[in-house]
Amino acid sequence: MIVTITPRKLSGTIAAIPSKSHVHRLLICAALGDRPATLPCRVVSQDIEATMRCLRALGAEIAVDGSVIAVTPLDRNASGAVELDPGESGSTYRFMTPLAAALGRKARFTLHGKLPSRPMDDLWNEMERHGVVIAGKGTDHPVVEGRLTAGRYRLPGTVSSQFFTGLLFALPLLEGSSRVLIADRLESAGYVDMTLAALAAFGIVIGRSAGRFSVSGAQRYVAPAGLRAEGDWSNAAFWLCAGAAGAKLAVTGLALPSLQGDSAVAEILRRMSAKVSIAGDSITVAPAELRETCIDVGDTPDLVPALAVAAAAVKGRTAIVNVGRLRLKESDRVASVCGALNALGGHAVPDGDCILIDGCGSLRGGIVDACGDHRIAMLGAAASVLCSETVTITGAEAVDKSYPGFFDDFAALGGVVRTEV
Ligand SMILES: O=C(O)C1=C[C@@H](OP(=O)(O)O)[C@@H](O)[C@H](O)C1
Ligand SMILES: C=C(OP(=O)(O)O)C(=O)O
Repeated sequence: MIVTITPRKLSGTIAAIPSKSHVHRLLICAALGDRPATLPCRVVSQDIEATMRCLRALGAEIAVDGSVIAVTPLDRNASGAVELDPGESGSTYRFMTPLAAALGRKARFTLHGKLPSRPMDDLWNEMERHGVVIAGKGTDHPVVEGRLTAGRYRLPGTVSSQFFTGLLFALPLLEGSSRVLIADRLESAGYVDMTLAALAAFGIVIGRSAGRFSVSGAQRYVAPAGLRAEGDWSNAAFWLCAGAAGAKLAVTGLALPSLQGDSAVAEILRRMSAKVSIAGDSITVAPAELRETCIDVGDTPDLVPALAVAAAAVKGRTAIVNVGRLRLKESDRVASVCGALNALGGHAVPDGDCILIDGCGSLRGGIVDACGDHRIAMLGAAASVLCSETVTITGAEAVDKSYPGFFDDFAALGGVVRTEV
């Protein structure tokens, strides 16, 4: 799909969609729970579909009725091989790999997009030391076989926090106690905290001390009454950064404090001197003369495409540091963020573990290749608030991975969008 945007001043209010990361976690816990549960979820993205598809394959019954997802838990004693298709969702893939093995199910995966090349080795290696055999590594169809055993796991914390989350869902199901050690330091740590919060809501106790998690075995997932996912800060960040760059925009339904590390965007925009006001669960960002800053995104990698838009609005240099792991996402986001901004007339360059953006307060316009990446397509649209000429986004359907109604919301804010299929 090709989307062409004629630049307009945006204004208005958007209701945040449910947090993809939080919904993944609540669905997984609910599928492992002791009784049926329901989760309000008014937007079902491709990644959430992927998690539901995998949980169904493992035996959960999941029905979407309007804006509510009803989950009847899977049978932990079921046996037999399963086919799991996580689509392009790294989270789903890295959560289901240890989970299927903890359930003792042989799982044949079908991977799409860039997923076959996203890192798995550290997780696989540890699983292979704990009762599991993995075939088809490096192909679109890895196969995981054998029952995972409890014990001592040790993983780097600087590749993907999703390895830790996947193990933390799986290990409480096993007989025996486990420890998960962080070999170095944990980046994207807020995502693991969100996992611990979801597990705690289901009565699962995980010990945490510096550098390790302790998990006692054979725990029960006890479904609480009234599941609720937070509004999604990672996607709201595009509206908030477009607000800082040249539109006054508000997003409602965003909790603060939040389980999501990406809620840091509010503070980052404040540091950049944007006018940020928060009232209840609503946040409004209005443009101002933005200031040069240095932003460490080691814990919030998904914010970078949105922050790049705000950085282009700064008259001066923004240094985004600790970007190494952005290369491991749906696209190489160091390259694709720089490529998208530069295609619009901006000045962004990778510099070691940084992206340096030299903004001048406006952009020209041009053609942005989404590179198969939802957050790059959204970057292109949000950046149009700074452009004098049209912005064309190729591969714009990528937004469906996390935010299927993105261009409808963009139009609701006054954006002028033409779509060609
Ligand atoms: O656990 C999660 O829900 C996520 C963790 C992060 O990945 P990494 O831990 O690989 O940085 C983030 O980029 C991804 O979009 C969602
Ligand atoms: C990287 C992302 O997701 P995942 O790792 O689940 O594919 C994302 O949503 O930006």
